Amino acid sequence: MNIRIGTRGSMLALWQAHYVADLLKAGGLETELVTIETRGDKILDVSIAKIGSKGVFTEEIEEQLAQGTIDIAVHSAKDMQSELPEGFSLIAFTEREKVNDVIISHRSDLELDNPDKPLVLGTSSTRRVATLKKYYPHARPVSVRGNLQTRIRKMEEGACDALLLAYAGVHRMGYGSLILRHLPVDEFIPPVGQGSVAIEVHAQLDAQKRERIRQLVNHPLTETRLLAERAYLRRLQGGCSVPVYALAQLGEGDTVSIRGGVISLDGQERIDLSLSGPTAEAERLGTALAEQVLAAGGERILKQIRGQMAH
Ligand SMILES: NCc1[nH]cc(CCC(=O)O)c1CC(=O)O
Repeated sequence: MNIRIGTRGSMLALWQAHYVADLLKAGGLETELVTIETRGDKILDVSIAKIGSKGVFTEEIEEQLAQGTIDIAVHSAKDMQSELPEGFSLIAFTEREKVNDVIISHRSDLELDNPDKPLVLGTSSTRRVATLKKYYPHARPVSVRGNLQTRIRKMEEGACDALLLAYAGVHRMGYGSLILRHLPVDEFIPPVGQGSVAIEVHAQLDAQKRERIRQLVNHPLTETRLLAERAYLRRLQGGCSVPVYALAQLGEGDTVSIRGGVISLDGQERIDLSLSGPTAEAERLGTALAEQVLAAGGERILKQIRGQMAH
């Protein structure tokens, strides 16, 4: 069985595609990588929030899935919209890496906590900007876009003193030695799906292939967590550009707990709630948590954010 794997061309995307290819090869399948450029890769001078996050990194890849020129697509799970277009689904999630965000810099002597020292932090995520305003009010966020290597180059050229990034990508690209601080997940709750790699297919994929791929790639414990988080995101209709977040963790005896919320763009208002229950009800828990966040003021905050982002 030969599996054609579609992927974006960035180093991180290729790392992920090779990682999945290795899992498939270990199960006796043959693989072939097909690199695809997306709109999000081409447009680098505009923030993702402005391009409109919907499908910017996925559309061209989904066309090839639908045409059958590739069998599967490999994505960072956190970059996947909560609702995929008709006919597409995620059939597997790889074992999750550590989920936290980190601050990295090429300057190991950088002071992060001195309110009298200017600190310019590069990030282009609205969630990270909002969270910074709450926990690092002395830091000035600036938008730095591009793939990881590009962002690091821009930092070295002086665009910022440090970068705020997901640990997973930093580690996978071999930049672990630049990490100055691991941010605690109770302050910087990661976005839904951070640290896992997702496999997307189209309904036309042969059922036997689909099942074989799922068996070899899916990590059921990660899947439970992501199903809960993605159900939360779906109910809040959050794309990656709205600062909503959730993190599910497994507990004792087949239970899962999910903590999530929403933070206002200025970081001043934050709704943060948790729920737990049986793993078999992971999705229902995610949806229920979203309902509670909305009712506790999240609805008002989200409305305000959508109004602010429209300008
Ligand atoms: N939004 C881009 C993106 N997609 C996945 C990762 C990191 C790896 C992961 O979370 O799986 C990153 C970089 C970042 O946010 O720092």
